[in-house]
Amino acid sequence: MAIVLGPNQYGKAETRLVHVTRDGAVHEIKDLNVSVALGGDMTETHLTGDNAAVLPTDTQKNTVFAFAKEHGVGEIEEFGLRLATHFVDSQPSIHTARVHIEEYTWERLSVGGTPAPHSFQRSGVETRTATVTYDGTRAWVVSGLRDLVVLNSTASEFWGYIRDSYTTLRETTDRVLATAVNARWRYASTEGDFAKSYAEARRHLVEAFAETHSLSLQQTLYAMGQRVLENRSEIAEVRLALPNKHHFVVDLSAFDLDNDNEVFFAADRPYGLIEGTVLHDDAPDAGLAWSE
Ligand SMILES: O=c1[nH]c(=O)c2[nH]c(=O)[nH]c2[nH]1
Repeated sequence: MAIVLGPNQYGKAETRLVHVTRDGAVHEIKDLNVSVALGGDMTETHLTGDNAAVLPTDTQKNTVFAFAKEHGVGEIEEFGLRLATHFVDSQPSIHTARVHIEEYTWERLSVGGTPAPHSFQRSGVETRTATVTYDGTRAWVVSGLRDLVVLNSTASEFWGYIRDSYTTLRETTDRVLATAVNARWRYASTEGDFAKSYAEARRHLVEAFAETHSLSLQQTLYAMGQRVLENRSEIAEVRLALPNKHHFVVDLSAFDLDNDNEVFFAADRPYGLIEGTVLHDDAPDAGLAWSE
């Protein structure tokens, strides 16, 4: 029986890059967290410690900063594509590159109603994400968002589920439905207006959440993915992970008070986690798009 090296990858994780565009007095800011994972001929470094095939993770980090200076950042999908193709195309020992980027949003401050030229506030909304994978021949782009917290204070029911000897949950035709949307979507191609696609996908996700009279979070998940696919032909597949942020009606009967869905205990954990994929049945092959 032999022991062999299985799948492996390596790279610099979570390089925090802030890029300021200083064209004149009005500045723009991009705040990114960039993670690189490379794969290739890495048997020797693992088995003998011969590092001839290894592009140091320190170099990868330097490349992220240097590319931001040399080419600017632009949309995170474009920055990811530039980096991923560079690592594979410049190093014979590197065969695949995956660049995962998170973007934190800053809003321009306003002073007396006038946009401030160089002052910003971190906005506490969702994080935009992009993952680019390149294998020397093909590239795949997955975009997304995470931690977009949304809540419907009605128009949500949950009943008709399995009841066994451990079931205590009461059926409801009116509950609070809240979740932190974690969505990723795969593009059919690597060309496109990624800023517009992001804004539109986000809008359709939110609108579907708000407009769906929900009989389960699963149903809402499907409606959200379906809405994106119906409206954005450049997107082939949507993957969603929706934590059910439970809001429990507090029993106030001990105080002689009724509670008609007005006072809730917002539970932190445990939470239901609803995950699903919605895709066109003739979607192009996903290839390495979702590889971790
Ligand atoms: O929308 C829901 N889906 C479930 O599967 C589930 N399970 C549960 O306890 N509450 C809920 N709500």
